[in-house]
Amino acid sequence: MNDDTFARWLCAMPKAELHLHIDGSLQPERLLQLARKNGVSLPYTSIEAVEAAYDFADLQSFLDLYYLGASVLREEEDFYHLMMDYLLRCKAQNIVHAEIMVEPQTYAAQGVAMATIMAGFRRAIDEARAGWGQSVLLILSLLRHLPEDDALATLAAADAFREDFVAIGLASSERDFPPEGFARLYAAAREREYALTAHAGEEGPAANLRTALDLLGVQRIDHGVRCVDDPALVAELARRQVPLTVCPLSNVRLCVFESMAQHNILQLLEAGVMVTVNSDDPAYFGGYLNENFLALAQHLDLGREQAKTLLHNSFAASFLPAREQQRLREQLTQACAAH
Ligand SMILES: Nc1ncnc2[nH]cnc12
Ligand SMILES: [Zn+2]
Repeated sequence: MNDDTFARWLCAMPKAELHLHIDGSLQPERLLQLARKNGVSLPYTSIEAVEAAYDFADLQSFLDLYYLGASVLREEEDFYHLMMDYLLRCKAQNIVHAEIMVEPQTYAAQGVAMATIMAGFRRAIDEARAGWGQSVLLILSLLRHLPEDDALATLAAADAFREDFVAIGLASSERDFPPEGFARLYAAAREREYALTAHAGEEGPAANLRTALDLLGVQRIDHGVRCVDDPALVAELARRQVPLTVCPLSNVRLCVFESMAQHNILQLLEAGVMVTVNSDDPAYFGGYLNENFLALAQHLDLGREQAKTLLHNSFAASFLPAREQQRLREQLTQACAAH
């Protein structure tokens, strides 16, 4: 199938995105506009300079710029625009359901209250729901480079917004902050009946997936691609149908794989693991969800049947209630039949 035919088919498919940091969707134009508005000084003054800076050697070199970027957001309307910009991308790419990570600890550092963030996000989400039926769930993502007590305090502060969040997650630097440091956090989240996910096996070892599953009790794993270093673990992930939210462009831009041709997502799919495709931080990694699929088609020869399985997986792996999942999966089945 040629690239254009695949691209047109992909656009027509309803999709779900399960791994998206909202701060990672801050486009350079918006970054510079908010920096000017809020009087935040940045080391760049043009879009070209921002884009030139997005050349990463590893996860940490990216995170340094990602937190710098987030420092331009200060007021309710800033958060509204950040969320609305992404939701408009969802509409354009036919992403009918999105599970979006929100990281209040990033903003607490610059004195922004959770109420300010959530008011802006809620307004954008309500408009997108009413406007075009956008489905959204939010994940409270906690930062592993900060002390576990800080994450616990954020979890407690989120009690006032319990209805807004379906799950908790764990993000940021994996190398020096393994999952075993967050057992109390996950126990507290389980008590509050959150669904549970965590980044594991992105840069860190396969052992981090095991710890996330066995000690933290996660139902889903973000990234997880290093699981291939432990074949017994791959077999267990397949047997238990534990979803992995894989982010191909992110993995290449952060040098987890040398090139897209070396990415292991189709190897995992072949092994029966419930892998899904996601964009992680699309403004930093050169593409949203469709571009991630297109990169797989171009470099790994991803075909329609494999793409259909990946699309079905994303609905099945979502934190939506079963009835809603079923409704969206039927939409996908109908779209597949029609195209
Ligand atoms: N790829 C990634 N890994 C860990 N933390 C992140 N925060 C934003 N993107 C991330
Ligand atoms: Zn991520």
